[in-house]
Amino acid sequence: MAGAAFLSASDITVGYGGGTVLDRLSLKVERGEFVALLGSSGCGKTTLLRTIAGFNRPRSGQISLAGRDITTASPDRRNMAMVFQSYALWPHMSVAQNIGYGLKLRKTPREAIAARVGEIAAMLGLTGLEARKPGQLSGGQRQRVALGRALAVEPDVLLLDEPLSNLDARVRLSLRHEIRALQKRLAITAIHVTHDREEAMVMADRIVILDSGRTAQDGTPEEVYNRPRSAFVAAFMGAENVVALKGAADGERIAIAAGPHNNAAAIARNGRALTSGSFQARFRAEAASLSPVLPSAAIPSSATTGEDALELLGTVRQTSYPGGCWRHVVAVGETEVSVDAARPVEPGTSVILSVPSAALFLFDAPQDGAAAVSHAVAA
Ligand SMILES: Nc1ncnc2c1ncn2[C@@H]1O[C@H](COP(=O)(O)OP(=O)(O)OP(=O)(O)O)[C@@H](O)[C@H]1O
Repeated sequence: MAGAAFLSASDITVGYGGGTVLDRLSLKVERGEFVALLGSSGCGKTTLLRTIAGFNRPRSGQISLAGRDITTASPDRRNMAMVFQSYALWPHMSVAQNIGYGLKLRKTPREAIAARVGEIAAMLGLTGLEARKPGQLSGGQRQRVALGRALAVEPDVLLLDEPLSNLDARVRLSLRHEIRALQKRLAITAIHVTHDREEAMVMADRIVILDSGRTAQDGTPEEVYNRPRSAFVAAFMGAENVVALKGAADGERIAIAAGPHNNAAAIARNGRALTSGSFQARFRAEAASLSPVLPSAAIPSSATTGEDALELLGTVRQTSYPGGCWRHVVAVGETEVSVDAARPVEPGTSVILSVPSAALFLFDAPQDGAAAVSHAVAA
């Protein structure tokens, strides 16, 4: 299998009973790569991880590891280790016994287990806690033990199923960085399931976004954040403001027609795939700049054509301070959008929102309205 990825799932279909959860999904992971599976609840992340681990059998498709077909291999013949959200430690065993558990199952000599457990405990900052039971540890310490148990067997692939979700915010942030540093130092191949966008962004080399059992996008954190391929991915990556626009894609330019609440604009196409004349524009709260309309100033009209920026006319409805900047809820026609600004603007003020082309995501309008996308993401 020359040229094949270290771990490869090809066209796998997986379901429970009569239902299908993963629909001809493919995933490739290179040796030493850290891949995050990101998606909303129920989209099939854990099912994919469990199928790779061998706990679920695909109905069709193939899984291979280092050139070996493991589609039907039992979990213990895959040399993978899994870390769960719930730690899944043996409560009656000590930290040392938990960490050494996999090695004991493999009939590793007792002295070798002790040496490896000592090494792992030191690596994970657990030295001195070896004799404690899991019930005598904090959540963060328990998850370190679970990680230690997984690493002790030197797995070919480390599978992480939302390992940080049960931890408090501070511990979660520090463990994120520790796991990533350890993964890089030991060149571990890892797949990390999460529904936390920022966690995926800071930990992974590559993010695979799943939507209803299919891959919505597969790319580096920068790619999926800055060049979302669909409205679903844009919304999932935080571009939750939605505005409907009319226009035409013409060669390298996109001509946006003036509307009741926007001026005409000429936007560089930059690879945006648009076919229809009705667009859905998406942008993040921090992407737009907000300026009050002075009574004497002209409002955007079809007479002005914005170059590489979209201008929207709206009215501030709410102003709040979540920290760092001021957040405004702005009504643009029937739609409300969120916009951040360094200074507060009073509710009731008419404003112009300017969204630069680079921060404006444009897609063909969905047949059943923009709301369908927002609901899919919020679910
Ligand atoms: N053992 C099972 N039997 C039947 N249906 C299941 C089983 N496990 C999962 N499902 C269903 O399969 C779908 C995908 O579940 P899965 O746990 O893979 O999603 P997920 O993306 O990991 O979700 P979450 O982020 O909430 O953990 C869901 O609709 C779920 O109800």
